[in-house]
Amino acid sequence: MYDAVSDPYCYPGTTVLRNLVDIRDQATLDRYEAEVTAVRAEQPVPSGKLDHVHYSAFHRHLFQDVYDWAGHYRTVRIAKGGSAFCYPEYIEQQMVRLFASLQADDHFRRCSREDFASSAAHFLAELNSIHPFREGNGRTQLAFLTHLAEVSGHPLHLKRLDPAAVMAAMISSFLGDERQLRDLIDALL
Ligand SMILES: Nc1ncnc2c1ncn2[C@@H]1O[C@H](COP(=O)(O)OP(=O)(O)OP(=O)(O)O)[C@@H](O)[C@H]1O
Repeated sequence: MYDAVSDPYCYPGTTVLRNLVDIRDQATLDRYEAEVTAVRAEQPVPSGKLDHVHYSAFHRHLFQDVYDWAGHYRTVRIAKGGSAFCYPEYIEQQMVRLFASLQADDHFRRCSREDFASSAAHFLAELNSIHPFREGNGRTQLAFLTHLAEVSGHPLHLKRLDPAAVMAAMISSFLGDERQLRDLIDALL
C-alpha cells in the first residue's frame, strides 16, 4: 500500500487499484494478485537484452492478468513509509541510465562472488529508489535479479530468502547503507 493522494490508478474514494477483473475489495485483490503472479513467476521469463525494456517486460509478464498498465511506468508520485521514490517525469531517464551502467559492467558477468553481491546490491538499491511501477516493484526486482544472477553465472538459492530481512535491507539501502542488502545477496549465492 502506498501513500498516494487522489490517485487516478484507484477506484474513486478508495486506495484499491483499478484492475482487469474489477475486484473492489483490497484483501480479495491481494489474494488474486498473489495467486496469478505466482503462476506467472513459474513460467519462463520474457526474453530480452537485460536492458530497461526487458525490465518492463518482466513487470508486464508478472502483472498482465491484473493491471492494464502492466509493463508501463507510473504517472503519479508515490512514497512508502516516508521514502519518496523517483518523480514520474524522471523515471524513463533514470531507468535508461541505470541499465546503461549495468551494460557497461557487462551485467556483472566478470564479477567475483563478493563483487557480485555488492554490485547487485547497489543495482537493486537504485532500482528500488526509482520504483518505476505503480505496484509490483518488489516482485519484479526479485524476478529480474534472479534472472540476472543466473545469466551472470552467480545463481541465487532463493529458498533461503527472508521477506522481513529483505524489506529492512531495502529500507536501509534507500537511506544510503547497502551493507545489509549486500550481505543478504551474498547469503543467497
Ligand atoms: N519504506 C520503504 N523504503 C524503501 N523501499 C521500500 C520501503 N517499503 C518497501 N520497500 C521496497 O519496495 C518494494 C516493494 O514495492 P511494491 O509494493 O511496488 O512491490 P510489490 O511486488 O507490489 O510488493 P512486495 O515486494 O511487498 O510483494 C520492495 O523491494 C520493498 O523492499
